[in-house]
Amino acid sequence: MSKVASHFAVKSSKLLVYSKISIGAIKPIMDKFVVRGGNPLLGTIRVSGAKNSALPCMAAAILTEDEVVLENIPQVQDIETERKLLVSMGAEVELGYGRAQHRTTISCRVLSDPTAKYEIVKTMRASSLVLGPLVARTGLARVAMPGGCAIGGRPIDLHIKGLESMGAVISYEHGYIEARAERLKGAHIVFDKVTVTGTEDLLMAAVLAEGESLFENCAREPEVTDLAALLTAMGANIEGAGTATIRVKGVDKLHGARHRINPDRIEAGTFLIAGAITGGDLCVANCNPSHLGAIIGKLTEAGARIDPINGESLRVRSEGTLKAVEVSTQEYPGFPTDMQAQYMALATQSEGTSQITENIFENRFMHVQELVRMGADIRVEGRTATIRGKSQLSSAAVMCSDLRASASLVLAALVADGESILDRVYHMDRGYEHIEEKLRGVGAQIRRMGNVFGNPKRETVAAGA
Ligand SMILES: CC(=O)N[C@H]1[C@@H](OP(=O)(O)OP(=O)(O)OC[C@H]2O[C@@H](n3ccc(=O)[nH]c3=O)[C@H](O)[C@@H]2O)O[C@H](CO)[C@@H](O)[C@@H]1O
Ligand SMILES: C=C(OP(=O)(O)O)C(=O)O
Repeated sequence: MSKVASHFAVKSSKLLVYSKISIGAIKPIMDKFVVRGGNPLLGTIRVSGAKNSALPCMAAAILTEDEVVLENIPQVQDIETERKLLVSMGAEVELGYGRAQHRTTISCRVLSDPTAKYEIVKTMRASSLVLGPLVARTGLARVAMPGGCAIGGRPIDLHIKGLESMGAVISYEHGYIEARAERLKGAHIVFDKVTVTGTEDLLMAAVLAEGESLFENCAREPEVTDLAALLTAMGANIEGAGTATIRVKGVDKLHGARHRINPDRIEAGTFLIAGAITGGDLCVANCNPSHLGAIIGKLTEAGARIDPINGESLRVRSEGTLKAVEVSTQEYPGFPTDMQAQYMALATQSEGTSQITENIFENRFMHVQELVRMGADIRVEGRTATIRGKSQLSSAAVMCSDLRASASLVLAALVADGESILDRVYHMDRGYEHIEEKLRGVGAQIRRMGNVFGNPKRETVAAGA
């Protein structure tokens, strides 16, 4: 029986699908944030696990019949989407939060349907991450073209090209990509562009391929290193993760493992900016300062003071006036595109004229018009935004357009005069765990307001604002 057929044959009555503790993070899509600006943020704020590490690590569980246990999983919507995705393929996924240490236990012993359905993946770019592991483990993957943040074209041609080089036969039908290979073969692949999920996807394909793979021009992001650490714990043979050249010797089988997800460097960076922009004194705890070099560098250049407290916490203060700097997004270890929108909020509060150039995505300035609505002075030409500070921002009703744009608007609202209303915070819920509760814990006036069927009385949290 072919590998594919044998997988479909394993139909088990033990196909129990459950989430013992429900995620609880699924909010009605019309939720809004109400933010009153003016409070400096004071105290300690804790960083959660990185969603962009957790998502590929959850996909890596596809590669083994054994259990994979992941700790420090963030309680965010994308994780719930990934859980649904794995469950829809036949996996058992148990998610636990709180005392369960944000742990998920995944068993992909049975993968009865190696399909990533459009209904599940349409909101999440990371769904393309199941392509490599599915074809490596089952010989077949059917994946709907992924969605994700509307920040420009999000092609996955490099994933596809790489899988083809490894012997997969690719076809397209009704919005789905189908990849087939009895067994993938190791290959020498030079990425035309640095791609984070592309590197992760092909890494997962290569660990079970026959022979050796050599990848050049790889993404060096900490999320790639985190995934490689999990794969290595599962028995993979990988050298060079975190550098531009990764070498993989394929193995026949991987086993289960337990792995702790890295802290989220983008959430940590967002909190550093929150401390600086509000003129606060904030301890950003449970982060990995070594992943934050470019962000700390820019904030320090702008005049914020950032001190390490221990290996896992940073104290941020801004005592004087912040000054304008130039920011240019780059692949890691450069300044992350995922921090560009948040930095722009800070630039509106910096003395002088800042320039921010977006080099990774062609359409990642959707927050600009909303910041302008709040009184910012920003002009965009091509890939560069010129921001004249220091504007007194005024509260307004604004619209979140994507995940990091939402964070930028929250930061701006924290220093605006009066009460701002942020619509479509479901974008934010994709990647920030209980952001309003965390910010309220350090003195921000922010509350979530449910607006299902236009009923403003349905407030989920009333205190503190
Ligand atoms: C789930 C996840 O981890 N998302 C992150 C990941 O997205 P993602 O992995 O999708 O971003 P990539 O690193 O792949 O994209 C980088 C650039 O390469 C281009 N490209 C990419 C793949 C491809 O096959 N062809 C191609 O042309 C993209 O259009 C983009 O211009 O890295 C981005 C860049 O740090 C981050 O903003 C996202 O938060
Ligand atoms: C852009 C992001 O996510 P995604 O790639 O899933 O759209 C992000 O995390 O900032």
